[in-house]
Amino acid sequence: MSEQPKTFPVSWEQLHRDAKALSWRLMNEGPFEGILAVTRGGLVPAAIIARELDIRLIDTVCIVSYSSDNKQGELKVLKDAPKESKGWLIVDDLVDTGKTARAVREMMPDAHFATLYAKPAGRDIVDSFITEVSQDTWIYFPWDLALQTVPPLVQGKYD
Ligand SMILES: O=P(O)(O)OC[C@H]1O[C@H](OP(=O)(O)OP(=O)(O)O)[C@H](O)[C@@H]1O
Ligand code: HPA
Ligand SMILES: [Mg+2]
Repeated sequence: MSEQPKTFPVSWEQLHRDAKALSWRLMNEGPFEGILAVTRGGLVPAAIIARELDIRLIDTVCIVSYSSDNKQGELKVLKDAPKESKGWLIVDDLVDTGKTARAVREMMPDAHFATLYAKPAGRDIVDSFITEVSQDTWIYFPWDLALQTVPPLVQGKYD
């Protein structure tokens, strides 16, 4: 096998299932005053969780950490979180190095932090997550994917 970086592609169905599983878990942690979605990745999970937990108050913290070529850069906060954090639920799609989650935690110290996916370096910074993947796995979210053909596994192997 060639040395491929590990990937974990997530379909819309899987994302919906995982966001519902997280909602089930969060039912034991609430009730929550509102949801703070960490844009942009937290927006879709936040919408699904808000529907399941019947939460209508949604705010955002707008942070850029990774460029479009998946490289981590300086953390830029474009919009701050609200001042009050007690009883709030923070939602992001994943925690990787934990840099984003640490910055948001500082803004919202009393909130419950939930992500769908977690990597080992960031796992302990969040309170709830559904699935852990290894640190060297890149997670592909459905909004970054498109259906396309792929060659058979064996193609080129015996040439
Ligand atoms: O734990 P970390 O190493 O900080 O990485 C996790 C963060 O990185 C991604 O956001 P990104 O900055 O790529 O922006 P996006 O949500 O707009 O895609 C992801 O959505 C998390 O917010
Ligand atoms: O594994 C990842 N997938 C998508 N976005 C990310 N941002 C940090 N890590 C990841
Ligand atoms: Mg993000």
